[in-house]
Amino acid sequence: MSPKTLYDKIWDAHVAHEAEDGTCLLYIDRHLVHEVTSPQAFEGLRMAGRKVRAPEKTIAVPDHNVPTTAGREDPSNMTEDSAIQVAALDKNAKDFGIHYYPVTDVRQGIVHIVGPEQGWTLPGMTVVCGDSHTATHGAFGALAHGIGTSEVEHVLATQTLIQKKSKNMKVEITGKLRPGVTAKDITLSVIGATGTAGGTGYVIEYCGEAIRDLSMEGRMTVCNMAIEGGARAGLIAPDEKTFEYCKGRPHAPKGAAWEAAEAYWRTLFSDDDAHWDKVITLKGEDIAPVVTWGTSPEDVLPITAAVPAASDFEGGKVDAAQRSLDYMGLKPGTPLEDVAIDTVFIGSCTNGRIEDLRAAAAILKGKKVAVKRAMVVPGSGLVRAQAEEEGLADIFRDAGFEWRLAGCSMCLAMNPDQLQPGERCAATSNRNFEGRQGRGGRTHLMSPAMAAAAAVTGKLTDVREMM
Ligand SMILES: CC(C)[C@H](C(=O)O)[C@@H](O)C(=O)O
Ligand code: SF4
Repeated sequence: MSPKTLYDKIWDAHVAHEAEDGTCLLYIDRHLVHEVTSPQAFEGLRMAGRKVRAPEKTIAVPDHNVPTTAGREDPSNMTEDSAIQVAALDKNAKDFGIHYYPVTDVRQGIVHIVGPEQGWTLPGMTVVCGDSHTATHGAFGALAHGIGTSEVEHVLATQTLIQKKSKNMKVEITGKLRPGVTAKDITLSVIGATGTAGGTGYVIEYCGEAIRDLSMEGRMTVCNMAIEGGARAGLIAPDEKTFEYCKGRPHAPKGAAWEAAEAYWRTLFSDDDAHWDKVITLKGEDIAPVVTWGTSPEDVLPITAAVPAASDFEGGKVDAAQRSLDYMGLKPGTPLEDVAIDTVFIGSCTNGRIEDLRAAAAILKGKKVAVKRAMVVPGSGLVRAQAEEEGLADIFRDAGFEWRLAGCSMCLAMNPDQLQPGERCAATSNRNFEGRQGRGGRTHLMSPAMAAAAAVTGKLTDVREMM
């Protein structure tokens, strides 16, 4: 048998049909659904008189539009469009008999946090969702990627997806990370090195000692941003940590079924002599705590650097950099640590898990925020409950943070949590383009610990000075 990558193995195990031009019909193991990209898909089924093919493999949760404050089950607390989308999901979930976590359910949260938490996401699976950050689930050694609304309808109706295979890319992070450096710094640094188009046409497998050393939460953070690096999906081979995380989750297999599954999962790794179309290697010890300065996730620099000048770049990037600097209101040569922050947002499917909240709380303990507003939005109701149990919620509240209900929140401007024009935010989310967090809002992406440090000093801060 010819050697295979992990991606090759999962792909081959799911091809139901291959056409002559290489177009394949892939079987889909899990279909995650949220309120924004599903209404027309369900409407399409209704009009065609079709059912959901595999309701037991279809899981829905409202997350993007929902407010994160008390009383959010009242539709009058949402814009009309949002209320319509959430109500449609409520109805579609009921009519089509799929698994559903409404806002009133403690298990509700961001779809990419709920899936793994409930044991829906497991190694070796194909996982799709009408959402680009489906890449998150790749942390389990699942082939997971976003799909468009017409594909959502196709998967609902057939439990299959038409796909062409991507190329194989290996991103290896060797050695150990230095103190204060996290999964978020890895994933941003990779994008800084490859650019936002570096992964175009590829599925990335992240490997190396620094990746192995990450928790499942950290691995999800890394894979989450594969899409910002242009890749179709990001993957990490499953190992003991993966099995440990999955075991006992509500929808994970039990007993003999678990044994059989685990035996299969142990075959899910890239063979030594597998073929890679592209390889990138970063040394773990070279990665610093980073922040973004511009309006693309590739505009990333170590916190010890200064704001660049447009003339530091080449080709088309010169104009783009100038535009970024103007939008962000930054002067070249300013040390990043001198950039004052108005707002801090800790949350999102990149960094809204329990480990992220622990990392932020460790910096905030006994301190007060020096920014106009600061909010923590747990990625799910269960993360929220656990953080309360561990005393993290008290640390956040005592420091002056708002302690919110689960949802996408200020990651994107689709709900009441938005930046004002010119407002500058230290955010743990994954996108920083113009208007992402609200019209005219300015986003600096960073890790939860770095965001907490910025909250305390009121400016971008090297978290290593506070450790
Ligand atoms: C609304 C949704 C389609 C979108 C996505 O696909 O990523 C959102 O989750 C985002 O992060 O921008
Ligand atoms: S948290 Fe942000 S990135 Fe993640 S699914 Fe929601 S909007 Fe998209």
